[in-house]
Amino acid sequence: MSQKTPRDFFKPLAIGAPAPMRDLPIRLERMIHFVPPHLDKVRAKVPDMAGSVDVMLANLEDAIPADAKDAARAGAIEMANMYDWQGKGTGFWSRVNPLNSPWFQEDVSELVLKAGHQLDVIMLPKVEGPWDIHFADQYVAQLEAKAGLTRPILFHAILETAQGMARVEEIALASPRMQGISLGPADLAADRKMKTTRVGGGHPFYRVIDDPNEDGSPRASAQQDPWHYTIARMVDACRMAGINAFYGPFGDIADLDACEQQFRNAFLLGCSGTWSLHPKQIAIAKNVFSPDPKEVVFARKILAAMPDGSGVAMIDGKMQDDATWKQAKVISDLADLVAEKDPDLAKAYAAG
Ligand SMILES: CC(C)(COP(=O)(O)OP(=O)(O)OC[C@H]1O[C@@H](n2cnc3c(N)ncnc32)[C@H](O)[C@@H]1OP(=O)(O)O)[C@@H](O)C(=O)NCCC(=O)NCCSC(=O)C[C@](C)(O)C(=O)O
Ligand SMILES: [Mg+2]
Repeated sequence: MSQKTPRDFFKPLAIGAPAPMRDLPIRLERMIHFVPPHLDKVRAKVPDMAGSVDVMLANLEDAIPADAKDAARAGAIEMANMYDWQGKGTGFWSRVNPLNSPWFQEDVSELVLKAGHQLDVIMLPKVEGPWDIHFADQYVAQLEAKAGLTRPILFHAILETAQGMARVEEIALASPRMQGISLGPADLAADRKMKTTRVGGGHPFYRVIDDPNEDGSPRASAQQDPWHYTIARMVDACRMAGINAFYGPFGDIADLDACEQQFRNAFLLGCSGTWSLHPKQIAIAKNVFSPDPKEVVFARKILAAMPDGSGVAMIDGKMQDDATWKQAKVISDLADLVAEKDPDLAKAYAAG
């Protein structure tokens, strides 16, 4: 048997480290906003932007040049102290460099020792299997003990390789530190040998075509979503483990419509949020990952019609039962969480 015993699973991995969480904190995480922390100009915007995002992330990995890794790490620690993240309810995360890089060890030790009180989640890139999570888990526990932290730091894994995809269930279940998983479509595409140079989104050549028309007229065709399988599988792995799934990056910053559509598909399939790489993507994520007011009003009608969640009811011509009650509860609970943060949406959800 290679699994830990149920009792040991929830024991701290180092003497003096905080006990792992049994349940994830319930937080609104519609967008994880990526900041390049080595750029003084962008870092200076952090305090003003902090209240407008659900999660702010200091990125230390890809997109940060090799000669700016130390500056980015120092900038991340500065960001940790630029805002009262814990007090004001915006998540503060950092994406560190991969485990096999020359920067991982220092990224994690500096963050935990110097910014651990503010840091909610460490995002681990290119996770291949549970062994990566186990290594980081033990290392962070040692550092948490040294820093005297009382609240454990959580982990978020990015799926960026075929192996990571094939082992997504094992990764999701690897540790009580696991908070969620995001898709990493650029690295994943390269590793799978997909033939695309895009970061997420569709591709004009990936389509289905109608059968031939008898009159020989042109056949209609439509683009399909090359990420559908990957996202659906990631959602199942995450929800099995009681953690959250996230879309990831959409790299065509200028194509706001395609960005919105990709985000919406991920939201409908079960994702809790996405990444925003540019300020323009924050509003899109906020809109898409907050439930539609009409859906919320309908969901609440279902809950009101079946107060104990059982039986059958007809609402607006549609059959409702125990299962639709659960669907309605997902939407209503999310609306409650959004309403705490957004007074306009709170009003829209209360209408009707
Ligand atoms: C794309 C870039 C270069 C365009 O940056 P730009 O300066 O050319 O854009 P802009 O439209 O001119 O910017 C307008 C204003 O917004 C600011 N701004 C712009 N971006 C941000 C931001 N993020 N946060 C806060 N402010 C931002 C920018 O500084 C400027 O301010 P100004 O009007 O005062 O001059 C820039 O947006 C950026 O660096 N974004 C983050 C990129 C990033 O983190 N990439 C890595 C994540 S994706 C990934 O890693 C893949 C994955 C998972 O690994 C895998 O699929 O494998
Ligand atoms: Mg990547």
